[in-house]
Amino acid sequence: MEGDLFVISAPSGAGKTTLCRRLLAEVAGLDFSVSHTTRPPRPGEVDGRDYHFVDREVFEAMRARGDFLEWAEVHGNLYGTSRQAVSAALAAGRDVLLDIDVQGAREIRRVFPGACYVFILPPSLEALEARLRGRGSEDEAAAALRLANARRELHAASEYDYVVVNDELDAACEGLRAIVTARRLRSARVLAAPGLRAALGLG
Ligand SMILES: Nc1nc2c(ncn2[C@@H]2O[C@H](COP(=O)(O)OP(=O)(O)O)[C@@H](O)[C@H]2O)c(=O)[nH]1
Ligand SMILES: Nc1ncnc2c1ncn2[C@@H]1O[C@H](COP(=O)(O)OP(=O)(O)O)[C@@H](O)[C@H]1O
Repeated sequence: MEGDLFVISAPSGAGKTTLCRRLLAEVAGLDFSVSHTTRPPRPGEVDGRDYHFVDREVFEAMRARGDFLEWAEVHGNLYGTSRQAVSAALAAGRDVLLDIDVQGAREIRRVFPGACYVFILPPSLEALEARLRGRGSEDEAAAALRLANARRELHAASEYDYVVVNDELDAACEGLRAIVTARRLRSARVLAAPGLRAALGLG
């Protein structure tokens, strides 16, 4: 059976990277889709784990070849999701987690309207700003751009199936895990398991 697709979006600083890492560590059978980006790596980020860091020429050649399931320019950098990596994981029955922006999520919705769409909200704009600045990964201009974009991105929250408010981290993680569990227990998915159907005489 094909795997399921989980799409997570949030404004910069809301905590989606932190939450996605926790989710991936705690939930089996879930693969992270490692995007390509032209953004330079932050300290501690690992090429091939957090992103595939590429220059603009490489990104544009990949885009021209149709290598991306979706791509977008976000905060002045290019980001794209590998078509091949996602389809190989889904075909192998793995669930796949995409951490992508609201433009990318809209693109994915055209191809996968039945995927699971989750938006992460900060508890307040003040908390968002404090987290973004506290992370210290952007200079002042880049942080200001991300905060300005956040106000626009927050309006997209209502397009998503689920909204998780990342106030207290453990509670937000629990919410995300519950979403994954509920998706995995959908009748169409459980009843598609041939072994179970046969054992229960449903087949
Ligand atoms: N459309 C799209 N957006 C992506 C992709 N990968 C990451 N993003 C988004 O790009 C934005 C910036 O990500 P990043 O530079 O890591 O900064 P952060 O949001 O502050 O952690 C976030 O909204 C990510 O969700 C991708 O492959 N496609
Ligand atoms: N629930 C939380 N409470 C307090 N700080 C948090 C919480 N979640 C994340 N953070 C911190 O906020 C900053 C931004 O989180 P990050 O995961 O990098 O966000 P994003 O990927 O959405 O930009 C990081 O320094 C992170 O440690």
